[in-house]
Amino acid sequence: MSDSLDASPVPASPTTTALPTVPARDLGQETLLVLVVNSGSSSLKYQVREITPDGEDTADPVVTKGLVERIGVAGSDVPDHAAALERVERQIAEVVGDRRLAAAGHRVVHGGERFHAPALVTNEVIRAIERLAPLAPLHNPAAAQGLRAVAQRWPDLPQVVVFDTSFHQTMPREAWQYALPDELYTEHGIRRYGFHGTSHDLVTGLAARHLGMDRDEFDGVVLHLGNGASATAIRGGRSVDTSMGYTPLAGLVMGTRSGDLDPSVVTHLITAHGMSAEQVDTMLNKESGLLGLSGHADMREVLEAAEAGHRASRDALKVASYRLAKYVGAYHVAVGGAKAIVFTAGIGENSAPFRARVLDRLEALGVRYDHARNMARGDDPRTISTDDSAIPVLVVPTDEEMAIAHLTHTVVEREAAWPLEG
Ligand SMILES: Nc1ncnc2c1ncn2[C@@H]1O[C@H](COP(=O)(O)OP(=O)(O)O)[C@@H](O)[C@H]1O
Ligand SMILES: CC(=O)OP(=O)(O)O
Ligand SMILES: [Mg+2]
Repeated sequence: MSDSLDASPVPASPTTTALPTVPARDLGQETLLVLVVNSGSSSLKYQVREITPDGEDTADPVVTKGLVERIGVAGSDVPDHAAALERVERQIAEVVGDRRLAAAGHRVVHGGERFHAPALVTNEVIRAIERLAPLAPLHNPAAAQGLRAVAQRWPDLPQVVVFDTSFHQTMPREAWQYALPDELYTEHGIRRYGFHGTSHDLVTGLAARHLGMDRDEFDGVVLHLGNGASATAIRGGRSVDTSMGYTPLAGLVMGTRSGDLDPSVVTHLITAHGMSAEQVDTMLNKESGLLGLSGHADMREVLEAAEAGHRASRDALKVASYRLAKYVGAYHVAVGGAKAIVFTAGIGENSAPFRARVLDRLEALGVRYDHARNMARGDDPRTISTDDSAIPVLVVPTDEEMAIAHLTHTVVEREAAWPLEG
C-alpha cells in the first residue's frame, strides 16, 4: 500500500490528538465515513471508506488506507494493536478534517459457533471475542485490542464486528466434524470452522450475478488464493464445505503455511526431532507452503524462479496446483455438480500462469479455458473458460474492506445505532 505508516517514533501524547468534530449532520443527505480495521497477528490494515446513507459506495469510496506492520515484533516500536491504532488515528484525523466517522467495522478472524453474522459491538461481544482466543491465539486478542482502542478514542462510535468464520456456519455436520473422540468437540469446540468467509460470501454473490442466476441457485467452488488460501464448496449460495479447519493452517498450500498433512508428522517432529510444540507451530505456519518448498513465499517470485529453471520452484507450483485441483474435484462432488469455478484474491485474480496450471488439471471435469481470456486483466468479474467448457470458470475480484464497510452499515442501520442522528 502506498500510504503505509512508517515506524517513526510516536509523538509524546498521541491519544490527546483531537479529531476535529462538526455538529450533527443530516444523515439523509450526506455521505458517511466508515473506518474499516483488519487486525492481523502482527499487522493492522485500515481504510476510511465513504458510503451513501443507503450503504452504497460513493464514486471514489476509499478516502484513505494504510498499514502498520511489525506489531509486537522484536525491535519494533509498535508494541501492540492499541499503539498501532494511535498512529492510525492521527493519520485519520488529518484526512477526514472537519468530518466525523460514522461507524467502525472490524474483521475478526474467529467467531466460533456463536457468531453466525456480523454483530454490533458491546462490552459483552468484546469479551466473547476474547474468550474465543484459544481458537485463534494470534488474531482474536489483537482484534479485541483494536475494538477497545477505538472505543476509547471514539466512545460514541458504533462498532461492528465481521467474522471470517460466520459464513461457514451453514456447513453440515459431516463437513465440519472431525473423526475424533466426541468430547473434543462437545467440551473443547474442536471442529472445522473455516475462514475467509467475508470474501467467499461476497464473491459468491458477485459470481451468481455475473452468471445471471439468483444467489440461491448458485452451486460452485470459490477459490480465495491470497497469502492465506482456501477453497469453499457453495451449494445454493451457502457454504457447505471449506478447506481451512479448526485454524487457518489446514487445506491448500499457502505462502508460508503447509496446508493439509498427516498429523503424525507433528508428533514425529516432537518425539524424534526434539522440536517443541511451538517450534512445530512456527514451522507449519511461517516456514512451510511455497516458502518452505521453493524459498519464496510470494507467488510472483515462485513463478519467476520456475520460469528461470529453478527446480524447487517448479515443484512447489506442482504441489500447490495439484492440491488445489484435488479440492476442486472433491467440491464438485460436495456441491452436487459445480456450475462454476471462481478464482479470487491476490493470486486468483492476478496470476494467469497459476490459474492455467490448476485448470490444466481439471480436464477430466470437462473444464476448458481460453488462453486470451485467461491472460486478460480487469477489475470486473469475467469468464475465462471457453464457451464449450463443461463448467464456466470465472475471475471475480474480492474486496473484504468494501464488504465490511457495507455490512457495518447494514448492522448499524438495523440496530438504529447511528450516533449522529437527531
Ligand atoms: N500479478 C500477480 N501475479 C502473481 N501473483 C500475484 C500478483 N499480484 C499479487 N499476487 C500474489 O497474491 C498474494 C497475496 O494476495 P493477497 O490477497 O493480497 O493476500 P493477503 O490479503 O492474504 O495478504 C501473493 O502471493 C502475491 O504474490
Ligand atoms: C484467515 C486467514 O488465513 O487470513 P489471511 O489470508 O489474511 O492470512
Ligand atoms: Mg487476505
